[in-house]
Amino acid sequence: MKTRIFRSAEDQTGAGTADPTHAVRMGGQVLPAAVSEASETAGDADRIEAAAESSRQADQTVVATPPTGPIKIAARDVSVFYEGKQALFEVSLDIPDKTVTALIGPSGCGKSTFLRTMNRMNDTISGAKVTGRIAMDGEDINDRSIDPVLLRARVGMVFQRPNPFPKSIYENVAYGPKIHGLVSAKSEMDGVVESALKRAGLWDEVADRLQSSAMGLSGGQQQRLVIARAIAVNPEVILMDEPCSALDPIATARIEELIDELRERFCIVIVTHSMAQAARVSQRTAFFHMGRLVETGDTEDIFQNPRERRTLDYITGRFG
Ligand SMILES: Nc1ncnc2c1ncn2[C@@H]1O[C@H](COP(=O)(O)OP(=O)(O)OP(=O)(O)O)[C@@H](O)[C@H]1O
Repeated sequence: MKTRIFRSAEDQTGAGTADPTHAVRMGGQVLPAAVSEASETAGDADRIEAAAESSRQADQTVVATPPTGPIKIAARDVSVFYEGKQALFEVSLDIPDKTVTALIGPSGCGKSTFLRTMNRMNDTISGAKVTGRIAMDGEDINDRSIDPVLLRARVGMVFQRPNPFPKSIYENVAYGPKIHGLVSAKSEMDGVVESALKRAGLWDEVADRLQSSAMGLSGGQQQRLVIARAIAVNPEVILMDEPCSALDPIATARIEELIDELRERFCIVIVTHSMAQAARVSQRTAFFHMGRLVETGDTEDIFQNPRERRTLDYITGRFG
């Protein structure tokens, strides 16, 4: 797949420039007004017309703004097939470290499929085949020498529904360090559990009931526990597949705050259906459509000035 990169304002001839008067500010990011009200305005019509030309080049990924800073994961021409049917088409994407990258796009466009390529979770699906190259810190994660179990400790995953083990809060967090042999002494394990729960923002709520069942926690607490469980093995990357979709707005806000704190230490990739959430929590956004990566760039740029018509249509609620 060819990749187009817009590097300067003069290069940005794709979808035209979003009218800033049509923007609203959400959580520090600016969204086009049409994200909240999908009405068509004169400014939108101009942009759509100008964008139509660029969207004809359907097999190209537009890199609206290249990432700055070190790249943690570099995907090149990654395709995924389920029972021979292609679900992902030659996706190439650079994911920077210490950054939240949001994967957005309509249902079935391949977001979760792409997310799973980064810790080889597709290996666990019978009939799934991945081609192309995914490098983490320059190392091919699909190389025969890589143990997928160890890889999944380095690249943790948080799913849509909180999935704590039916064990105590303590055991949930201690499980990973124990099976990976990271900690042997009990006192050391106590410290690891406390630290992971603190970093996940759950310590104050559970410190006095560490031996109680994790199943007794609320949904939002369970999701933070699952995040603590992932953190406890010192991952480098955390993949999150719609981590708030089963949570109420208050629990969602808590997880979003947590994601913002965690990005200081980890590379985070999040799949979300919420445009407002992508705008609030991410610094980079990648828009997928029908198994292809259409456009990627700085989140603010993607939401304010999408170069591709399909991106504009999606973020303004015209489809998906
Ligand atoms: N385990 C599987 N077996 C067969 N086909 C699959 C499997 N998982 C995903 N697919 C197919 O791959 C395509 C991409 O699915 P995927 O779940 O990655 O999309 P998505 O963008 O994450 O969707 P959603 O937003 O609805 O979760 C879809 O056509 C889907 O039916």
